[in-house]
Amino acid sequence: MITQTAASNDAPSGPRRTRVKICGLTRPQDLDEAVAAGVDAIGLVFYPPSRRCLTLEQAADLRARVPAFVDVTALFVNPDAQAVRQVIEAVRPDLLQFHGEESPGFCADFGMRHIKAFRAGAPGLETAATLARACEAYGQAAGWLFDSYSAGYGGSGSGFDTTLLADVSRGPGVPALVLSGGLKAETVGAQIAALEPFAVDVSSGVESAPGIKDPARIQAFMRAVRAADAAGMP
Ligand SMILES: O=C(O)c1ccccc1NCC(=O)[C@H](O)[C@H](O)COP(=O)(O)O
Repeated sequence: MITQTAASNDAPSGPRRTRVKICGLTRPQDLDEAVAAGVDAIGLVFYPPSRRCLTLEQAADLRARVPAFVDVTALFVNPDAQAVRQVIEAVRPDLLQFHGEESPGFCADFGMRHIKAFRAGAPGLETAATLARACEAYGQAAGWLFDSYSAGYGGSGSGFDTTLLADVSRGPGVPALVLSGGLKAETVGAQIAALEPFAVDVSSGVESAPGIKDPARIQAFMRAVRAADAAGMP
């Protein structure tokens, strides 16, 4: 296990620039707002019980609006492989994101960069040691996303006890630490200062209703992230 480095957002050195992903986009105007606000990635949900779930056609239309240098992430919960392949074919995401009990092999099987999400505090993930051990099995992931433990697997707007991240390996060559779960403009700065994640991920905290993003909240969230990074500059 690589011991926790002192570096901010897992980078060996240099100024901090916390990456930002806004997830659960459903409307073209919201996607345009997120891109204009400077996000690094957007997330498209393919989990039918979610009110943010998209059809392949809706997702392809959104994906077509995303410019270069902004990643498109396709998000699943315990999908069958065929459903993932259909999304890859129709949407051409840059990254896959798995929020369920998918095995390391299943996640890696598509030959694409992927993020594995962990519900901190879920059964078997109730301590820093067990959470860190669970992550280690997903060493091929490009990122480890830590979310709260919710029945809906994500998008809950709830936070979690981030001391559970204390033993998670960090540093070069280790999947990036992505902090998620109930973040909003009012709280993300303190979370960045305390944890120095490589990236933050938000859905509910920039919404006026499920799947409906609020431009003012998106802009406030981005300002808060940039202010936290500026405050942490060496
Ligand atoms: O957004 C959803 O509805 C969703 C449903 C099931 C699994 C994941 C989902 N969202 C994925 C995300 O990465 C969210 O951004 C993350 O769970 C944080 O959500 P929030 O607490 O609302 O900011």
